[in-house]
Amino acid sequence: MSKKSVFAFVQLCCRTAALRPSLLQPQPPVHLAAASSSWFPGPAKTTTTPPRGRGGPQTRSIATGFVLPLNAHLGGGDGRAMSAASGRRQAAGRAAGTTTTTAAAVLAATLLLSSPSGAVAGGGAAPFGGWAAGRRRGAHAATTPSMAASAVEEGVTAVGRGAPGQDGAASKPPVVFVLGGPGSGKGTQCERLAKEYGYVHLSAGELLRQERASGSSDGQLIDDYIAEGRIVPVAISLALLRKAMETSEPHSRFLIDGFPRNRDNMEGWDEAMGDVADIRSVLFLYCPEDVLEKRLLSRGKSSGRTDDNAETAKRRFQTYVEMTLPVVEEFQQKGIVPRVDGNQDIESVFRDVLLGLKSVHEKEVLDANRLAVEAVCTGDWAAYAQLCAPGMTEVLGGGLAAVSPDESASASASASPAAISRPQVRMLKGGAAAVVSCERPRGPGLTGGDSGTAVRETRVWEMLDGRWKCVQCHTSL
Ligand SMILES: Nc1ncnc2c1ncn2[C@@H]1O[C@H](COP(=O)(O)OP(=O)(O)OP(=O)(O)O)[C@@H](O)[C@H]1O
Ligand SMILES: Nc1ccn([C@@H]2O[C@H](COP(=O)(O)O)[C@@H](O)[C@H]2O)c(=O)n1
Repeated sequence: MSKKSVFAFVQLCCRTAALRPSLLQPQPPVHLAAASSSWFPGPAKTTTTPPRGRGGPQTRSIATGFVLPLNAHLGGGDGRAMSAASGRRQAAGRAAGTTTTTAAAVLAATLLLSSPSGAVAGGGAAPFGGWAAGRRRGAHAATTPSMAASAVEEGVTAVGRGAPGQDGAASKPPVVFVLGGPGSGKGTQCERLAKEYGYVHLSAGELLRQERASGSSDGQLIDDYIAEGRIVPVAISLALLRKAMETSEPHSRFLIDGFPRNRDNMEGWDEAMGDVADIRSVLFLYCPEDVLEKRLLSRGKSSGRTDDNAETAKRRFQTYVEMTLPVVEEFQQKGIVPRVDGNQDIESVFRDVLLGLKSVHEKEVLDANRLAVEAVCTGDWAAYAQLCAPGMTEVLGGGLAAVSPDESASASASASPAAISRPQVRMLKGGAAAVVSCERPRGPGLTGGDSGTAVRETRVWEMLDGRWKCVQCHTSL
């Protein structure tokens, strides 16, 4: 690609790099130990910061990796940052490489309970779609000028599902259990969470119904248990769940609906999955029995489910009270049960569900932020690109200039581990966006100051297509 067309592409990126206005509304004060004024500048501040040519605020289009003067309405950090006008940014081109993910190994369901740990430790293939395989960062670090150039050429944008895990540990699939009475709205809420927050929704009941319909040798047994409103032995339900998890897309986060339903379920999970999956939360929907019954009977008019009738509904409710509630109580003692009133309209329940999952989502954003900082500090632009939204903008405090991708290659070579300190997270937009502020090492991408000093960085994250993506970054030099 010629220099001219690269420049044209860069200009286009700058024009299209738009901030979402809703994210720029003034926020209530946030308690930061330092630099609280630059935490999240309101619109007035962002519109009055003048561009200062090479020394002023700049933006690096994630689509190109080149640093550009920012003439738009974006703010540029605090006074201290703006005075560091002699610094220089070693902006890097990005690599066009995509994440290679190991195909999920499908383990024989019959081995499930007899050899739970061997399934993960056992060897080459990574179960759970790559979670146990770790992050394979090394694969991204080799940024070369030609890779960067082809990234520009192809207009590589952040990828969605299949991107590296946005989880710091990245070795265990994150799981949220969803429990509640029959008809409390578990399936309804999970579907929405799956759609808007990228979870993989696995309904234990639905997997059992599918198994029954498949002509499996367990079909008759499953049918009997469901018709009687009883809980199927865990060896069957867990084998189905595990298989579904193992064959899900790489780095999936799971909502497991209707499990564990009793002590047998819980013990089976602990034995087979205790060391394998990471239970992040147990979402509990409560609802009075008469409401549940009405919902089940109404659903029964069209669902075709053999248990959507008054008699089975009563038995299911009894099973729920006797078997499931003690399980919920046990999780509650561990402090991981957000309780949500399921007897509200669907929208209000969803709002409360998101509130209930706030700490789960905060952790996800912090993990994604840590990965982004690591990528920047090691010059791993391919990994960084996967964490950023298309058109994402970066605003640097000042004194920076673009460098050629050749310099980025040497920046990558001198990669060093990055540590962030004093991270602060604030969820916005009902939980679909967040702002994270932290201090980080300058890293190889920023020069011109004392290399031992930290910079303060504020990133805006949004949940886009089920992944946390960075939409803007402000760095105070
Ligand atoms: N908040 C709500 N208000 C009114 N109706 C609802 C609400 N949530 C779900 N429903 C309806 O109630 C019925 C049961 O909902 P859903 O299937 O989501 O419950 P569930 O907890 O998954 O049930 P089950 O455990 O029996 O599978 C459905 O017909 C659904 O449309
Ligand atoms: N862990 C589970 C989950 C469900 N079942 C059986 O399936 C029925 C329907 O379940 P829903 O979650 O779709 O309501 C349930 O009543 C049980 O008979 C199970 O055995 N174990």
